[in-house]
Amino acid sequence: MLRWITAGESHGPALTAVLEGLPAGVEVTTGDLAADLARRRLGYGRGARMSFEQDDVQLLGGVRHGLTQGGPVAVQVGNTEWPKWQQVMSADPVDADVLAGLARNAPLTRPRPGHADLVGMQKYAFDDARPILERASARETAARVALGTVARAFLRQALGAEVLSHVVRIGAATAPEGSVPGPGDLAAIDADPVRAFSPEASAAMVEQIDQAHKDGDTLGGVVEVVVHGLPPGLGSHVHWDRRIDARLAAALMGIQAIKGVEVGDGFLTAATPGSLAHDEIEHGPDGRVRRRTGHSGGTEGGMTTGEVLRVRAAMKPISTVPRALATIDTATGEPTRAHHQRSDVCAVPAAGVVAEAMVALVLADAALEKFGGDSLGETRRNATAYLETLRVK
Ligand SMILES: Cc1cc2nc3c(=O)[nH]c(=O)nc-3n(C[C@H](O)[C@H](O)[C@H](O)COP(=O)(O)O)c2cc1C
Ligand SMILES: C=C(O[C@@H]1CC(C(=O)O)=C[C@@H](OP(=O)(O)O)[C@H]1O)C(=O)O
Repeated sequence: MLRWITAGESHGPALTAVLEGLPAGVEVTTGDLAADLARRRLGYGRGARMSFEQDDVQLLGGVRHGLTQGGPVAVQVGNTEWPKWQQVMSADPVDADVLAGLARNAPLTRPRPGHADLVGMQKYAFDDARPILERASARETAARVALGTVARAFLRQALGAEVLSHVVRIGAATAPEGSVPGPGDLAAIDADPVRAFSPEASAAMVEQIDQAHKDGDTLGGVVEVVVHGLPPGLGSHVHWDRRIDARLAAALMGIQAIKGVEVGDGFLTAATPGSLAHDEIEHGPDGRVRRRTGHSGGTEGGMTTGEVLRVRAAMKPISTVPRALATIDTATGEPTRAHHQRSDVCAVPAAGVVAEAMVALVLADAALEKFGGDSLGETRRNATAYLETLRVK
């Protein structure tokens, strides 16, 4: 079983994350983690913070000389903004007079519609939204991406599986249906300002973001994660919480601002007759069994089929809208406008990288459940033996 947990606030000293249950012998370096964190910072429409936040990443445990050791992998991502926030976010008490003199310590009492501010203040009994937004902030996704790098290294090295993603919608601009990137397409997708897999769609998406920016508005969109090289049989049909599609959906919905998940053709299949919705089975030219199409997104009965896995996540628009929305001042009870500071206009491209990480973590967990292994070699041998002895090949 693979377990992972993150801690840390958006403006605290650092984010911390631990991944437990990975076999020994997985090759991974600090540079690999830094590369994925840089990909997450990318993307047209991100706010000012992403231009200077450095994601100072360190592997604090579980990895020696570039190889996992079998123990928990501990990661720290330092916030380079920390010096400015040191007193406001100090773990230990700070002199009240010092705090009173700090503008950024002013209580936030104008909760933003769509953010966690209001309900978080109600639930955790705060008169200030600061403690809520600090942990609700998607800054935390940097920690998940760092762990996701380790999970995807395991998937690649144990199974030869490759996880990638692309943006398929921003606002009203959409990518052409049916274009599924191959394992080698990730570098080109990352080079695109909105991580789209189509130059025309990319231009239209950039235009949407420019317009929203001009209008003092924000945008959401849809990302698709694609995984090549998975074996049939990760997850199971035997119980609801073992279904791989259920686990992927929960992991993707666990990303801030994700409001919908589709597996394969998802909601479209509900409007398609059965004769067209399902993937017919045949033998390919190599004599191996395969599906003719990819409508199911590579899962049937809660198990991976061995075909390309395809899952989509829909992100709502950023809730810190510059043209601030109506709210109530919780200190006075008076109607007012929500507090607004710098923020992203659109973070859909970044959400794609976070979605890759969550999918990699879920699949690594399912692969370890199926194949086990305390060393990478053992996992690999078990996977190879399973594939060689499949009843139907
Ligand atoms: C990568 C990423 C970046 C985000 N950036 C912002 C932002 O700059 N401003 C903002 O208000 N919300 C941002 N969000 C969304 C909020 O974190 C999210 O809406 C908030 O935590 C409320 O949770 P909910 O949307 O899941 O209900 C971002 C989300 C992601 C995934
Ligand atoms: C810091 C990140 O994203 C942040 C996510 C976020 C939110 O409300 O979710 C609000 C913004 O933070 P700030 O108010 O400090 O500018 C984003 O910059 C990041 O992704 O690393």
